[in-house]
Amino acid sequence: MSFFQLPLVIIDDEEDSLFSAKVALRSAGYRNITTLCDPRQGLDAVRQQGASVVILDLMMPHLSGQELLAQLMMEFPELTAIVMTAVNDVETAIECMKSGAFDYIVKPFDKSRLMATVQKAVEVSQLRAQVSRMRESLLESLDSTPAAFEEIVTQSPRMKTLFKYIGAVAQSMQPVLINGETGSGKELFARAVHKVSQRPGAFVPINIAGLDDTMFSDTLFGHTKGAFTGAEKTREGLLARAQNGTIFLDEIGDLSEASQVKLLRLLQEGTYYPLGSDTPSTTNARVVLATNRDLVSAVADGSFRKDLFYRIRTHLVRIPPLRERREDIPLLLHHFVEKTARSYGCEAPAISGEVVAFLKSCPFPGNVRELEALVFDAVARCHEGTLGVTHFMEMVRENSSLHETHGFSPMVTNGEGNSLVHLFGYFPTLKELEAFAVSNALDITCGVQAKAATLLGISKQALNQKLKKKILN
Ligand SMILES: Nc1ncnc2c1ncn2[C@@H]1O[C@H](COP(=O)(O)OP(=O)(O)OP(=O)(O)O)[C@@H](O)[C@H]1O
Repeated sequence: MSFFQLPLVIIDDEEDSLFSAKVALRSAGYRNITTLCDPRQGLDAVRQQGASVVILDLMMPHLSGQELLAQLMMEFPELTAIVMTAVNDVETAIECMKSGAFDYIVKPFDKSRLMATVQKAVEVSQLRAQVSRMRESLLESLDSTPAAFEEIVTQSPRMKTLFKYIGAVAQSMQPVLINGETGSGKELFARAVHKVSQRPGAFVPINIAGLDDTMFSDTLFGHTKGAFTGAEKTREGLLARAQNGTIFLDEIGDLSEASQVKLLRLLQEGTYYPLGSDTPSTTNARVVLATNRDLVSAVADGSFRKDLFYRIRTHLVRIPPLRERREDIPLLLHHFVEKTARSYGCEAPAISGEVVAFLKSCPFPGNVRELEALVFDAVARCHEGTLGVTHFMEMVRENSSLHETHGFSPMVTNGEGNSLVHLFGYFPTLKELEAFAVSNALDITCGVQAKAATLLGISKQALNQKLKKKILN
């Protein structure tokens, strides 16, 4: 788009002022100008015009310019906004600049000053657009290097966006924090970060859950001879092994207070002290960390240091739980069936149609790891050449009692609230529950009563009787 075609939006409740600004800009060559008297239409106009430069007054009825500015900057952080107002007050000007305004012009405006500011604003906005296009195309091109992610089976757009993000941050030396529920694939992602970074050294994983400060220091930093009873010789820690590579600290949310201080020094200065040594060692290992805990709450309750949190969250990868990307279940199912068959040295069984629907209805609090274990067990039970829902039932029931639900329920839960009130919006009667279970089982099994009866744990005759009694009405 040419310089003068860039859409400009001017918002001012005084018609005279609007008119003179528009005339001045048109005479300077700008062609694509929208004027608005009502600030409430400002946000929509910017959305519709795709404007990247906005000129706005401050004192307006219904919605002040400062409020509108805040809304605009929230939705369009790359927007260049020029405040043009009769309020000639330094405090207000500072407030506007703090809210993201590009410049502040006092009315009645000087024409050449307005032109100079708008020209600069247009240039800046074009530069910002260029940077954003370059970032997009960089992320697009990273799509063509999927080898590092081949172990992560997925077709979820949210996961694919994470791949791109990792592609963009992998080369930096800043730490990467991976957050996700247990079994969601944090270690797989950590390995992918290492692969994409192309660091020549090793990927060294450590699970730090349950390590007290001494064990943490000894494992990570090593010790000198005689550092403690039994330390008969000097031993390098895992950090030394990760030189030129990546150290992966899993379960970081469980780190003791003393170890948090040491980790912070390591991240800030790249130095550490092996146990028993007064001489600092240095490392160039890239640090990747993971946790299934909510670190924001951990900071709030004082169990995790705020300074460490800010240091490690520079690059944050949040893996969605499996229940939020159910489209991955068919792919993962096939992947694990093949993998299991290979490990048993047998041919992979066919998968009957209802298995996917059935698995998609499971909540999977243990995420992909739980699905993997389920498939391993089901394939071992399958001797007929076709894997069906019945092969999964035993383990699903076991898992259900493990997850402290009341028996297996093939209903979709969201993990935050699987109470009946949450599901129904009120507490259902037993009859309603029964009707729900029967109808859900029939949905999952595409109306095949024999399979639905198995799911429900009753005989086909019993199901038939229930259907005859029209409990579903
Ligand atoms: N998208 C996926 N594709 C294939 N396998 C996966 C995927 N996600 C997880 N897995 C498998 O699930 C299991 C658990 O994954 P991983 O250890 O990476 O999870 P985690 O989030 O680190 O678990 P934890 O919180 O218990 O440390 C592993 O066997 C892993 O290979």
